[in-house]
Amino acid sequence: MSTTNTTPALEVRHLTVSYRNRPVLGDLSLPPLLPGQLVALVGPNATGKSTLLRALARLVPASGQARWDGQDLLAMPAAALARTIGYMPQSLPETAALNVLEVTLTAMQARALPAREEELAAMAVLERLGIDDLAMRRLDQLSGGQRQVAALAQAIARDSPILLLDEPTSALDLRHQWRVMDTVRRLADGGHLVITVLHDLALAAQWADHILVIHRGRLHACGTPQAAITPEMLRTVYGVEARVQHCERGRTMVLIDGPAEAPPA
Ligand SMILES: Nc1ncnc2c1ncn2[C@@H]1O[C@H](COP(=O)(O)OP(=O)(O)OP(=O)(O)O)[C@@H](O)[C@H]1O
Repeated sequence: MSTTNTTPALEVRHLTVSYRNRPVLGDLSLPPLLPGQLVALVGPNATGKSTLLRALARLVPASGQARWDGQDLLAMPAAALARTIGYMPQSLPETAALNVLEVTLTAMQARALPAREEELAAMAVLERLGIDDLAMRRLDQLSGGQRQVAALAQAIARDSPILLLDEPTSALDLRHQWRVMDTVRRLADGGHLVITVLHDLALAAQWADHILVIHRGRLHACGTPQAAITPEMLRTVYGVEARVQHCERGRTMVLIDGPAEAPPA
């Protein structure tokens, strides 16, 4: 059953992705994800988080269903997909000879704005992320963290209703982490659906309203940070004994005591 016509939702059902006949996502179904949500995708290494984003962005073939507002993401024309999804990979290639403004403008082509308006909008995105001073710098002259923010600028520039971000803060210092998470939180509050892979559970709990825990290519748990981040989940999924303290203002502390006796289930 689809959700109402007035509220678009991302509906993922029975999504399956295999690499060389080896299933990585097996029959994955998610709760409906809505505009306005900042969803954190968490789970151990190699569990299929990036593959899920890549499947939704149609960078790897997938079977099953992925629908947005009733439309089939797995089959819609490429131009419509480019207007619907902004995807940020873990990093932009180091070797690209383009500068930051040029890669941002490239991403905006799907919006078909007049040239002058396009450049102003691209500069506004760079300012929002605090990298307008890097506009004319080539990607291969940037640090890893600067390249990561440039990748985020590229994804945001599309102004698409769905944003898929693959570890947007992994190369960033604390101040830049805050700026990036504040920016994506505001985008969600403005009506975008933001789905972001995060390894830092404290960051996920602080900023996301919904957590999806992926384990071995399946959804292990989902819900609010309080509901999803529990000692039981950390033992089963991550194979660690840990204490979880949910404090005020959405802060969560995860204190790892050591490896669990049994490896992850
Ligand atoms: N192009 C590919 N060809 C073959 N196997 C792949 C490919 N990309 C990923 N894999 C494998 O698929 C599995 C899931 O990878 P994926 O990158 O989705 O995990 P992840 O949860 O994002 O991991 P991490 O947290 O380490 O980034 C891994 O075992 C990985 O080796």
